[in-house]
Order: sequence, then structure tokens, then C-alpha cells
Amino acid sequence: MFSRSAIRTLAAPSSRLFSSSSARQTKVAVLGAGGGIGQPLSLLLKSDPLVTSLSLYDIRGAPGVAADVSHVDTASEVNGYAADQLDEALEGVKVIVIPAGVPRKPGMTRDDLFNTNASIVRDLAAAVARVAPTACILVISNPVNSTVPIVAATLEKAGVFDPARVFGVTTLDVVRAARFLGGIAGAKPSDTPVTVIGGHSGATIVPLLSQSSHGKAVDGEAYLKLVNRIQYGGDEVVKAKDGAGSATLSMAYAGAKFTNLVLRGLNGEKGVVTPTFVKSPLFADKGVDFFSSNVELGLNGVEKIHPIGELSEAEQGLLEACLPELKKNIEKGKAFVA
Ligand SMILES: NC(=O)C1=CN([C@@H]2O[C@H](COP(=O)(O)OP(=O)(O)OC[C@H]3O[C@@H](n4cnc5c(N)ncnc54)[C@H](O)[C@@H]3O)[C@@H](O)[C@H]2O)C=CC1
Ligand SMILES: O=C([O-])CC(=O)C(=O)O
Repeated sequence: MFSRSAIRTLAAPSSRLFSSSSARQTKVAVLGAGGGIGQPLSLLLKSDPLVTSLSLYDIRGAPGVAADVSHVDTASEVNGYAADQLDEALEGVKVIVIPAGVPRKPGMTRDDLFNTNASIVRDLAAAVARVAPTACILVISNPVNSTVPIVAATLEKAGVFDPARVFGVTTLDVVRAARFLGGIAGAKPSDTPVTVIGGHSGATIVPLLSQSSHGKAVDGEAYLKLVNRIQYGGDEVVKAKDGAGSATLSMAYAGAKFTNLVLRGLNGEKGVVTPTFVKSPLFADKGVDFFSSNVELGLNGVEKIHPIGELSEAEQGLLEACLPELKKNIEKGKAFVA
């Protein structure tokens, strides 16, 4: 189904979801595998040639999802784990993807999910600290701006936090930006990649359209509309689903894409660069010590955090609006664990 040949521009959108020059393969766990994201994400990971073994865990339904996905004719093995088998699910795992938690309904912000999802993510991170302390953790659960600091603080408390191994998955913003810009430019999304920095909610999402040849051609009303659509793309889906949840299929695609990039880095591939929300020095002097920007992925997770590059005046304004809100979200996450 998926080609194994290499692609040139690693962070750029690709018509192929997975690429692999092959080598060391990896055991991957999905925590929340029974959910709207978890199920299609598990299916996509079953098709990733870099995944040797899939551990599917949820408080409901994971063994059924595992039995189903395990019939797909790719080489990886699949095991499902019930609510009381979290530790078993995490044994020997190198990469852990977390889409566990409740999604939004119309009228809610991502921050409204905090009260429910903060403790879910904290408890899962505590188990990871105990059983798989050196694994890479890829956090999908919202609000990402707070859940990533929660995971980091929980690991820190357990004495096993490695900033190179904790990632907030902001890939859906990158996927949307390429798709929406491609639509406006009349070009393929693979030819319209956009770096998206900041966080993962509304005004904290900062697309750097000026750094893209197609993007800098968009101006005036069209520019404002495009930025707004990238920042509030999640709301578009929440509204259309009308109470049935938020983005699941596009998120599963984005989650599988980001997981593949992490696996390629872990396998020693060079030049794997993509935006992700990590512990970052870029705006730490402003009290924002987690930030999404282009990150090079390597053998140990985060290899190098790239600078954000040159910004247009409009993007400077977006960044100024992003930082105070992001700071609040991060502090809220840290305070929850403290
Ligand atoms: N980072 C991003 O770009 C995106 C993040 N999301 C977020 O992903 C999360 C999941 O969304 P959906 O899959 O649509 O929700 P869902 O409700 O369909 O699935 C969530 C799953 O988590 C499971 N779960 C709850 N507590 C758990 C625990 N303690 N351990 C293991 N599993 C547990 C539930 O049983 C359920 O199967 C939400 O917080 C949503 O806001 C959604 C889209 C994009
Ligand atoms: O909008 C939501 O709640 C889910 C999400 O994070 C997204 O689709 O970007």
C-alpha cells in the first residue's frame, strides 16, 4: 500500500504517508486506541514499515481494535490491552502516541477539555515514567499547549524527563496549512508546505506564510482569511460534526505522519525536520518554555531546534498575540502537576 522509497523534502507534505529507508524497527504503543483518532491511527501505523510491533491500549475496546487491525497483511504484530493492563502495554515500547481523552463539542475551546484530560494524561505519563522511561512520547490529547507541560512535569517529578523525547503533535496544523494554501494557489499540497509555529489552539497557531513562495503571494483579505482558517480549522470540523466530536481522520493521518518522522529519526535518517511542540529555548526568556518550531529529529528524538527565521510584519503581530496565551496555557499545565 505504501512505498518504501525515500522522499526529498522531509517535512513537506507528501502524496505518500510513509517513507522508510528501512533498518532498525520499533515497538509503538497507542494509548487511547479505541477512540475516534485511536482506531484509524492504529490502522495507519499497522501499515508503517518502520513499526515492528503495535501495542494498543484503551480503557475500553482496545483488544477488539487490535484483533481487527491485526488481520491487515503487513509484517508487524499487534496486541490489545484492557483497562487494567497499562503496564503490560508499555513494556519494551520505544514510541508512545497518546490520543486518550475527550474531544470538543461545538461552543467549547480546547482549554475547556483541561479538567477531564489533564488527569488522564498525567496518569498515563506516570505509567510511562515507571515502565518505559526512555520512550519518546507523542501527545495528541488536548489542550496540547497544557498537556505537553503536564507530561514533562510528571516525568520530571519521577526523575526521568528528557526534553528530547516529549513532543506535542501539531502536525495537523501543518497538514491543514499546506492543504488550504494549495487550494488557494491552485497547486498540489506537496508543493505548498507551510511552517506553522507556536502552539495548538486558535491564536497560538502561527503560520509562516511569508516563508513559502506560494504563501507570500497571498495578501489582503485572502491572507487574513487563510490565517484564520488555519488557526480555526479544528472549529470547522467540530461544527460540521455537530456534537459528534472533533477531527479524527485527518488527525489520525497527521499522527501517523509525525510518528513516521520520529521513527525515521530514531533509525538514524538525517535531515528529518518538521514542526513540533517541545521544550524549547526560543522564547524561554519570555516565560514560554514550550514552543512549536521546526525541529530536527534524530537518534535520540529532538536533535536540533531550528530558529523561526524571518517573519513578516503581520507574522510578528501573530507571534505577539500567541506568546501571552501560550504562556498561560503552559503555566496552567505545570501548576496542575505541582
Ligand atoms: N493534537 C491535535 O491536533 C488533535 C487533538 N485531538 C484531541 O485528541 C483527543 C482524542 O480525540 P478523539 O479520539 O476524537 O476522542 P474519543 O473520545 O473518540 O477517543 C478517546 C479515547 O480515549 C480513551 N480514554 C479515555 N481515558 C483513557 C485513559 N485513561 N487511558 C486510555 N484511554 C483512555 C477513551 O476510552 C476513548 O476511546 C481529544 O482530546 C482531542 O481534543 C483531536 C484532534 C486533533
Ligand atoms: O479542534 C479540536 O478540538 C481538535 C483539534 O485539536 C484539531 O482539530 O485541531
